Amino acid sequence: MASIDFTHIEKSFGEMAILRDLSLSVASGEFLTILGPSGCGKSTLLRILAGLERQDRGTVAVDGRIVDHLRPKRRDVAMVFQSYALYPHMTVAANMALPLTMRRLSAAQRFPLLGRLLPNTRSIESGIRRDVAHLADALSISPLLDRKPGQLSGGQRQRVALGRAMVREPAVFLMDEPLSNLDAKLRLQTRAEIKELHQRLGATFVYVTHDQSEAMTMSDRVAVMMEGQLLQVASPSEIYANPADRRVAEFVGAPKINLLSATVGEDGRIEIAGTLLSVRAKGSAGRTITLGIRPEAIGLSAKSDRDVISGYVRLVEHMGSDLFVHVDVPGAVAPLIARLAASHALDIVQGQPISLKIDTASLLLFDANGHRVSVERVGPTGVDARSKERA
Ligand SMILES: Nc1ncnc2c1ncn2[C@@H]1O[C@H](COP(=O)(O)OP(=O)(O)OP(=O)(O)O)[C@@H](O)[C@H]1O
Repeated sequence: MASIDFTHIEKSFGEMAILRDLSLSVASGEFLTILGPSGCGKSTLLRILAGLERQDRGTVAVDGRIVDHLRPKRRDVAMVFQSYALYPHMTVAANMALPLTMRRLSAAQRFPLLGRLLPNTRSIESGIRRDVAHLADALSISPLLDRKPGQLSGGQRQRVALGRAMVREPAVFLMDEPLSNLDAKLRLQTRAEIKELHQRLGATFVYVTHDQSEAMTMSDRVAVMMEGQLLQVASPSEIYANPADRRVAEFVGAPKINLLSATVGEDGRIEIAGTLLSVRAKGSAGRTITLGIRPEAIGLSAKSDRDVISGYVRLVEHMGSDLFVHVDVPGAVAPLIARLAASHALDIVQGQPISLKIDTASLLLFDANGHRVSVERVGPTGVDARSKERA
């Protein structure tokens, strides 16, 4: 286990700034995921930590010690790549043994014939074989040890790559989109296995992905990255319920958060599609703001409800346990998506009018720059009930 500190990291490729004054600390034993769209600089940050790329400015420390001058091998980190990076001409056993061979045998001992004649070579080699066999057993890949990577499925290759990283018993595991080449079912299974592995090893994991569901399900904390900067670093539930800004809110959650333009009256009350909601937007009187409503914060309305908006059912997607109901709301640019229980399936008919209740307690408001605006709830008499602000 080891902590990691990136301090004021900057990196450009030619004229293009990839990482901009980025600072991030990962606690010892933590599972931290760097989440962001393709090209935002996630892999570059990981490669800098692994020593495969050199930053222009700033420092990287592992367990409090600056490692910028150390070669990749000396950093006590192991990286699992998206492509697995296995040697195609070597067997699984040889691929897994490679990090140990490089570490435990001297250059002379590694010569195929001469090496065998040198003292200790055979006993070190048998120790390596024992360690590989033990790990292969733990990863359920023992029957594959004599095969070459070309004779394995994607999932099996992924396990071998994991095994090769684990065999060194590093303090830090770096994983760069390790599941992206797997099919959906295997991805779910391997996701759970990686999480279990983290719990079992207690090592520090830094995981890179553009897949928000991977980030949300596996991590202790998620660092949301865009255009070379971190927008928010927090637990998955905090990122989801209390996003720092609109880009984070949009990136996390499936189906995506609904965004609606709304006007704010002189008294701060918000109006959408002709309905005056029971909330005020703090400090935004007279302005236009964007309302963020998660699909599960929309329900079917009862007669006495407040905060009801009406529209027409455009499309119903049956997802098994849930329905994703797309609703055209007058004045909205895109349909509103509501996530409803499948038990409502018979009540909802395409093309028919529908009344929806908005749960204002989980409403998110954003100003024109995408920054959060505080919400004040208004009681039934128009008196402020309680306010919800980003901490
Ligand atoms: N060696 C390089 N030379 C020039 N440009 C590079 C180099 N490596 C990366 N880049 C560029 O830097 C940017 C960030 O790349 P990086 O691989 O870090 O992004 P990423 O967020 O990991 O994306 P992805 O999820 O697609 O892997 C991209 O625009 C990429 O084209």
